[in-house]
Amino acid sequence: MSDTAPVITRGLTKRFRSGQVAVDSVDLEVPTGSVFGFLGPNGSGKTTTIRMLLGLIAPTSGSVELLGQPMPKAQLAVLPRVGAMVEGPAFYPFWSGQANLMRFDAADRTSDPRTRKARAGEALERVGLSAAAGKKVRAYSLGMKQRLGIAVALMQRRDLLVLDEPTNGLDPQGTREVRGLIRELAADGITVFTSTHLLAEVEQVCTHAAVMSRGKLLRQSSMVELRSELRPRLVVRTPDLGAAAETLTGLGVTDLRRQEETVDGDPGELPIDKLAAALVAADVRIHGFGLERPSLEDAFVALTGEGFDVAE
Ligand SMILES: Nc1ncnc2c1ncn2[C@@H]1O[C@H](COP(=O)(O)OP(=O)(O)OP(=O)(O)O)[C@@H](O)[C@H]1O
Repeated sequence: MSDTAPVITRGLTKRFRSGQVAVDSVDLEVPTGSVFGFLGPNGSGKTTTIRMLLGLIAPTSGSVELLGQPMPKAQLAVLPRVGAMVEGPAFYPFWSGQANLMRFDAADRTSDPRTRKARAGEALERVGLSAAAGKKVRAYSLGMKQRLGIAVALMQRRDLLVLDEPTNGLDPQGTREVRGLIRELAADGITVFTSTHLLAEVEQVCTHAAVMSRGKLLRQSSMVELRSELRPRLVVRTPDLGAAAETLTGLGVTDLRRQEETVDGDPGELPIDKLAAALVAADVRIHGFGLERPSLEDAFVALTGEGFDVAE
């Protein structure tokens, strides 16, 4: 596998005829082997970006490279190596999962009919649907249908998988199944680019994340880097807000915030026991004292100014 990032966009922009700029100068770089979470609230431009990645709609300006080749120019060479699930595929409800897979594969000009059945078997195995292969899709749960959609994307050997909100509408069990599957595919060496409006999803499955808000890319980095930036804050619960704030400022605590019954700030490298001792010496009544690490949600809300749906 080459070192070129499997997805690169430069200044990617989509302005719809209505004049709305749904995607605004987005520069993405998705590392090889990552599970890349494309996170943003509804309407932030994720689907429009994904459609441009896959050549389903043309950008107004900017460029896309998939697997090192320009899109849409090289799409005939590139797309067979890219599995995608953008809108859940429309299955025939009265056909089995396996028959549906074979039908999709038959519509793919690059696929080999001689190996179709074997490949369908492997794809079903991979998404954990072997036992349900002969069942009518009508009898599948939503999670099973979603996994069958991923099986469609896996009918050929892929280097990149692009999934648009793969757990949308699933119950907790279906959500777990799909997230587990994404982890397994990544462990097999496939780079996975997946959009979501769920922070929990990014926390649970992604190695990297990019945050979209109102068409703009606010941030992209590895999860390790994002987490390391979440510096713990000192939180003191006290009725003596003024005295506490003054004492802490005097000792070098920065970015102090006073709330109803708490004062909190960034203690930097200051030893925490010294801070406690100084508050006691200043006769500050302490009802609570400790370090609190902000959650990833706090960090993203601070970035976007918007809340995220943190449901599991
Ligand atoms: N074909 C279109 N014509 C005009 N506006 C569009 C079109 N498609 C999307 N939009 C607008 O562009 C913005 C971004 O939409 P997009 O679907 O890319 O967001 P999203 O982040 O994928 O959200 P969702 O999760 O709800 O799909 C939205 O305001 C949407 O109304």
